[in-house]
Amino acid sequence: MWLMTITVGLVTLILIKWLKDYVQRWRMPPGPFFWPIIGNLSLFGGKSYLTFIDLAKTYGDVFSLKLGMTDVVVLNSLDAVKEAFVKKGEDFAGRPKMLTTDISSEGGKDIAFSDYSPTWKLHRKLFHSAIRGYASGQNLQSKVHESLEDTIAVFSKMEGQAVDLEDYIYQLVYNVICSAAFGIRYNMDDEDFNTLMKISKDTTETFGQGLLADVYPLLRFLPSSSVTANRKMTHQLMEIMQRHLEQHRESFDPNNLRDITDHMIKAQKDAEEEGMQDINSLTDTHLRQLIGDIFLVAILSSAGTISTILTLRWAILYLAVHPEIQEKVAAELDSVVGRDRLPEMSDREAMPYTEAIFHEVMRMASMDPVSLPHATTVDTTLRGYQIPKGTWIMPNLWALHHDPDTWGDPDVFRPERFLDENGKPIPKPAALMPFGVGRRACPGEALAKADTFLLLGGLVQNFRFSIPEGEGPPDLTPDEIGEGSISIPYPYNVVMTCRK
Ligand code: HEM
Repeated sequence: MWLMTITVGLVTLILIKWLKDYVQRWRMPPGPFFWPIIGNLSLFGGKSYLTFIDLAKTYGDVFSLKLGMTDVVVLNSLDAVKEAFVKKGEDFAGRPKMLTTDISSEGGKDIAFSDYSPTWKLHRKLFHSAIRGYASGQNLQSKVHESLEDTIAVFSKMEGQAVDLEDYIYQLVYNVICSAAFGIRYNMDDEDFNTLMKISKDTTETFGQGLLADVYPLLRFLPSSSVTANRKMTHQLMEIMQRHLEQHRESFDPNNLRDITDHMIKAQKDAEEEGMQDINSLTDTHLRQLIGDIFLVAILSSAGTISTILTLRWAILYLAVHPEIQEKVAAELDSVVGRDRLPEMSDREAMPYTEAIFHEVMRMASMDPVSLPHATTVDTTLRGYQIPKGTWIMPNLWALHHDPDTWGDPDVFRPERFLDENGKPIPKPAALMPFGVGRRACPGEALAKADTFLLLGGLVQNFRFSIPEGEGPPDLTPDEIGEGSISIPYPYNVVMTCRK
């Protein structure tokens, strides 16, 4: 009898909550019918950014969904994203609270997953100034060149063979980022490098869609192998960050800031000396989390190192599939840089075609198709609809980047769309926003652009990449393993021919 009473009670509670949500939905952006408990869960599976484009045809460019019992509003057009993230920036600058990111950020102590708050502002400012301080010097370029020279030597030995470059690109980018962060470079058999690479691959593949407990918080109390795996990866990553932080402290010299970690330590010391009121927001856990943000940024989606790796992997694939476009990049490199030195940052302005390639790769491949989820910080409105505090907001960057009204032929790889008839760059279209927009926009944009320019430029200057003979044209759609949150190319082989 008591079992029956509990069941009836539970069902009644669920139905009341569902009815309450339905009444609330009348004032929110429209959306499809949602079920009690599961909501519209199935619409978030697979390549959800494509499902969202279809839904927008019925419900308009701003629509509501239920991820389990959580309200989600999807922004499917440039106007909607600008209205939310720029015009009403502060209202839409929060981050959802999720178990996945709570674990990886050791309780919201990083930038990417802490909520909009004075502490987040302080961390972001510090992160920006550390990256700027580092990237503005000669350091960045010389470190990229050192790593590139190693990779060019390795690639030369593989000339003529069909190879999957994935692990080599991981190594190249990790070496560039690790030189920037800690001043070190790795060999392929280095234990830390292999741990970092494994964590990156596992997190993008295993946690592409987050955990069920992100959607149903009560499940966090049940044992789960994914939660255990997440904790283990976070522990491994943070152990590496902490070790470097401690080594840097021992040899720290404020007059010789060697890398980003030194810049962070300096900012922490400055804050202590200035008698910063809330020094508890700059503990070592915060510092190692900020450094960790450079590497993964997220277990849920991934910016940071992974996006840089993916940009290079997609760029090489597109250039191999379009040899005529690749030759134009090589010709521009020949005329601006020549063959006797590697590309430098000062060459960038004189290379509009290469710059256009990056725009087109980021548009076509859209590495972070739905960006990182935002959350509303207050009860607010959008397009006259009410959006309660805590609603998740998903900008569909893929939709912006593939909108036929903006781009005309969005499925064609055509870098010329970013150039005028004289080959000069046109102002960047507002609809291209691979780094997001507004208060939460990617603080690593300048570093990522500098790295990818130097790396891809150096590789194309030295090698011609082609699809191996006898292998059919590769699939240029993103691999299913990235689900809806990250755009990963299917594994592919290329043949490299030395240009020099
Ligand atoms: C091609 C490379 C990259 C792409 C496409 C990319 C893209 C993005 C995107 C779409 C976001 C989310 C913006 C939003 O929430 O509205 C983001 C956030 C972030 N990215 Fe990047 N990113 C890249 C490289 C980097 C690098 C190299 C770093 C570090 C040095 C970095 C650090 C971050 C951080 C810390 C955030 C969180 C910002 C916040 O929550 O305030 N990213 N990135």
